Amino acid sequence: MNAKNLNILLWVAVTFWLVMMLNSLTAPDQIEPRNLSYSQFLQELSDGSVKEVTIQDETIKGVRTDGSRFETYNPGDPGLVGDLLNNSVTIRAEPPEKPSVLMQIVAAWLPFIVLAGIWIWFMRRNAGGGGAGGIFNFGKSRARQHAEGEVKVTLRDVAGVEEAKEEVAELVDFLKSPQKFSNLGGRIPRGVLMVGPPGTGKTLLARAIAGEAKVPFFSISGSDFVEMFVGVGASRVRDLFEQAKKSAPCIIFIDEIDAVGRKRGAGLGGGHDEREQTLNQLLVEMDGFQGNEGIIVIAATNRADVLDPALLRPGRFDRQVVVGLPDLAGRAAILEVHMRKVPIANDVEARTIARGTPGFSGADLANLVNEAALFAARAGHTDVNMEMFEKAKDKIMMGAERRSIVMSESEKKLTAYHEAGHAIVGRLVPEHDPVHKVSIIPRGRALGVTLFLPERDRYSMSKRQLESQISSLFGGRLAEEMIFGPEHVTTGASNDIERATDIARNMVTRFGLSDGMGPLAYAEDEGEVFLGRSVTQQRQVSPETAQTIDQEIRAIIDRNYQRSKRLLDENMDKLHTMAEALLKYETITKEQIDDIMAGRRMRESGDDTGSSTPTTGGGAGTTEGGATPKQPPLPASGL
Ligand SMILES: Nc1ncnc2c1ncn2[C@@H]1O[C@H](COP(=O)(O)OP(=O)(O)OP(=O)(O)O)[C@@H](O)[C@H]1O
Ligand SMILES: [Zn+2]
Repeated sequence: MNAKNLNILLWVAVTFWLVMMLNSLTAPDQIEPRNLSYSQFLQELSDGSVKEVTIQDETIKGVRTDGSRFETYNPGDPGLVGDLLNNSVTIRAEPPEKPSVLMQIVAAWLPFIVLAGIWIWFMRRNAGGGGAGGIFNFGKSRARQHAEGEVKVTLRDVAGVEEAKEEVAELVDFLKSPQKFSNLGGRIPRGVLMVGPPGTGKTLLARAIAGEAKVPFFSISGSDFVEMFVGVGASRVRDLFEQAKKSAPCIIFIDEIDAVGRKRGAGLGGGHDEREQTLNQLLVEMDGFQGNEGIIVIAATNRADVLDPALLRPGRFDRQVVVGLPDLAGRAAILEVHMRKVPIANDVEARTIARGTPGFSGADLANLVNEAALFAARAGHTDVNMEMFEKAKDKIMMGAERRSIVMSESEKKLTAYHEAGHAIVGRLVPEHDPVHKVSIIPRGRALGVTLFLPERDRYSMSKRQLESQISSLFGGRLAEEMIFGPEHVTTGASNDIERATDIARNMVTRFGLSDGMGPLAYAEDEGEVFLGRSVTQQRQVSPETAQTIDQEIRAIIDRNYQRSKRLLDENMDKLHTMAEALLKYETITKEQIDDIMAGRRMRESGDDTGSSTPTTGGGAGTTEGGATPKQPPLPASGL
């Protein structure tokens, strides 16, 4: 029997076993909920409605006189047995269930373990001892090792992060022949910290280095270290390095290093001993090997600022590679990488899509291609065209359509005016991102969406832009109020108002963008609040200052509210036209909005429902002027 057959056999067995396990899990007697509190139980007991109970460990199960079953928690009440006897309840006591559960599990696992044993034995023989020994090594490092040659990813698969790629090219040279590298006088790298937002390809890049250098890749996540029992984290670190040393040259990759590597003493009164031990062990190991052994430790984090400084000292993670969000060209390159894997129609241009997706990470773009392919498959197409990409983009940016939600006519009308209000104000205030699409098809938790997209990638915002955002956020609620009267305003705008307030608050307290408060920061970026840390960092302000801050925020809100109101007043005709168009087509595009704003007859939508091909309106360039932060600065939705 060869390894392939054995593999198939193994999978059949595993599937069979899984089905059995699932069966036993869903068997009715297994999922009896703790449906009764202990006090309710006592009540029923004194009412005389309990017939029989089985006490086992921490659970009391029983049958009522009417035959129904219940279960409750056994708090170890010493008076219980007396009460039961007094009410002439049949009592059964059973030994704790634990051993038998264990036996059940062992029995369920047995065929699996036997097969896995055979399989591993086979693999070991084939691989000449290397082997994937994970299963029996409970307690050993859980690093998933990708054996040499197995990492298929190369630097070609990583796109859009050219600077990071250049920086790691040297690591590849080193791993290919550590000895030669050091003889030539190269500075031997040891620890590299990859810093960047989620999904930008840090893991991918680390794997690509291993793939290029054809060396083994050990990966583990910081959160794997911290779980479980005292001492396990530290011993995992030890095992991991031991394993790695045997396979050098190689790469150890630690994802989410912040889970173990936070500043020591940041925990609650030493409650994080386990984590600190793990961190200490990591530091010890990193100091313990000579650079020329050919091990490179790569760690990834979203936040380098929370890491313990000891980790960043020379000889440890003393190199940082920033893996940032891709720019326009980067996004196009990443899209091209992923488009290689699916049949793409001729009308698709990576660059156009890239222009419409600012703020997207590599992972988002990979997801976009995937979603587009799924749309194409569902529609029975043989290749993925631009329309599919457009739909996928809408889904990712605005949430999946929820056509199951049925809005009443009046709700629809309200939503239409609300979204039109956002769109019109957004169009008329200075330096606001262009309106890309307005829709009253419910998506995610919103009944309607107005999507604004920046024309270029944006790295900072001016005071004027922020104020314009606040104005357009108020547009929705104001439109509702002006058309339907103050007493018909809905709660739907609460999110808009929160966001407007947040922007105003940040302008005053963080960005130093208010007239009265001046360029001072009055609040610290809280980031991820870590018990004990955020408290010490909170900046205190005096009550008078707090009051001035509030006044300042109020002033910003007020003037933008007024501006929003004035703009809607002056453009009442357009508000009506746009709301009517929305009621008719459900989704209108940038080009159609252009028509309305110019007072022209609006061009027809691509199809009569106006929704299944929402962006092909009037044959204009589909994503013209598009640009789409994943979390659009203003999907001014709500309602
Ligand atoms: N620069 C890129 N080039 C090509 N594909 C990318 C890129 N960045 C991300 N991807 C795609 O997204 C997937 C997830 O990225 P990856 O896990 O490497 O991100 P990460 O930065 O490690 O994220 P996290 O911080 O969430 O762990 C990759 O497998 C790949 O398909
Ligand atoms: Zn809104």
